[in-house]
Amino acid sequence: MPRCCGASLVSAADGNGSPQSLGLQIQDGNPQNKTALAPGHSLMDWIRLGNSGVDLTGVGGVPQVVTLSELANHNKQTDAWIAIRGVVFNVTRYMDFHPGGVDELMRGVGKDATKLFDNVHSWVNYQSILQKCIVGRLSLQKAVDENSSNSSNVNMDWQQTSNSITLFYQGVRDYPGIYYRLQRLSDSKIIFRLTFEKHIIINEIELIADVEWPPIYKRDFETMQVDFTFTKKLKDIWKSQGNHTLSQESITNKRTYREYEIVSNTPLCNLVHFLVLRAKDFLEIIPVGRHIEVKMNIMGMEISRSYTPVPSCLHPEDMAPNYKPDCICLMIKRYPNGALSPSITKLQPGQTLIMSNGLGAFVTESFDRYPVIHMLAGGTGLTAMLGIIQRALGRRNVKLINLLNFNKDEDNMFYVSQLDKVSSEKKFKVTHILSQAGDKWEGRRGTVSDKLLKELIGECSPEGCIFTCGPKGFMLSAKKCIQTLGWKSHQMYDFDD
Ligand code: HEM
Repeated sequence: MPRCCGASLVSAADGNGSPQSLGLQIQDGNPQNKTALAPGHSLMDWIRLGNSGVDLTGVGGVPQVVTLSELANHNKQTDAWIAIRGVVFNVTRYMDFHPGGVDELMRGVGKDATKLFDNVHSWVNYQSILQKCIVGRLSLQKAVDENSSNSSNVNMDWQQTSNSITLFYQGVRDYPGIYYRLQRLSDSKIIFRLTFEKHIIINEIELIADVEWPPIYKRDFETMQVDFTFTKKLKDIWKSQGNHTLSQESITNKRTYREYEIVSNTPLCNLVHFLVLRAKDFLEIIPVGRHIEVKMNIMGMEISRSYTPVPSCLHPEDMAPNYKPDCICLMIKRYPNGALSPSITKLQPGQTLIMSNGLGAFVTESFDRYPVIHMLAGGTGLTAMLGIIQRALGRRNVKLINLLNFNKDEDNMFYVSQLDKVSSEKKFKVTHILSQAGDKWEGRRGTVSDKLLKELIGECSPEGCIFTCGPKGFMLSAKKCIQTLGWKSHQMYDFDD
């Protein structure tokens, strides 16, 4: 339960480093029975130290990616790092300012102390108090490539009914950004490839009897577990799931390409098409926010472009035509003079194109601590937001998803009714904004500006993060306005359009 004393959570922040901007109420002294702090170590003194220009990060303020073993090395009172919700803080200088005392704080140093911290005082606004102490991000690969003898801490488990068998991996919660790829070798043989930050676990499974392809998969956006359910060809209860072998390989930057067949191609508006594609005997779940590269041979020339895969729907009533779990969906805008888009948007079911594996390094889970998600989408920048919206809708701790959907005019808008339908759900809000709307447009008009963003996303709040995607000019203006409103770089992520 939050208590009103040394530090309390409020959302207003003016970003100038004052106690109020840190969301703190100041009380010098020791009103409760907490450890008596030495003179000169009140919260006010701590804020003054933070504003003095001293480097409290100990790493010159250059964000690092910190592995668990590296974190463990900083476990001394004179060199103390602590990780909370994926962010590593240097708390060496905070030691003598900690109202719970040095010994208590020392219980959490050198490790991921999220649980301990939450058990003691989940209401403490540590992000504000330690905002000048950020060392960087906790590496996601955990101990796997640090201890190496074992393939992973991730174990495959299974459940069955007489109709189906469900396979899933336990322990995936600790590996944000995990990427699943399944390849069917025969009716009973499947290879699972789980890609982590720096390595791939390959699990070759020989089931004891035949199953249908593709499996249905269910994603839990809280635990990150994915269940793959295969229908058994013959109804039966199996004594075991069969044999499986595990191996591991390092990630190379090599792109892999595969042929995809067009399953359906549906115009969403004059210019934007929704494509459903499938590769033979292959299923992949590309992490949210990653992109793929599409290649086509056009008049003897190989042309390629990047696109972000989109969910098959945001609302069950809008499911893409002919979609099956092994399909990938793309939204593609036709630029009449474009090199590739006129050809892709003309493709008919049965025709093929070449597509790469998922690319990029965005890890959506690193923003999971923010209960409020703002999104600024310019034109087709919306496509990068849809996967984030789908995931956020499935997460309990997200209080608000606030999408600002910028377009030039009515002809360039797409996916509007689908977004509006989802916005009838309480926590999703969409505002369509047109810069050159016709006379009949009754919605918002304008472009990205300080005034508009101040009204629609507000000034910096520690609860929120902001994703931006759109054309270059849009991104530049958006970034400037967001910064003017006091938002910090660690709360923002820009996708390249
Ligand atoms: C993870 C290891 C930590 C432990 C075991 C711990 C323990 C404690 C304890 C026992 C108290 C006294 C609670 C009371 O008033 O009865 C306290 C207070 C406090 N701690 Fe921590 N702490 C930890 C980390 C941190 C960190 C990283 C921060 C950074 C901001 C922090 C900020 C505070 C504040 C502001 C209070 C006063 C809370 C209040 O008055 O409600 N603590 N801590």
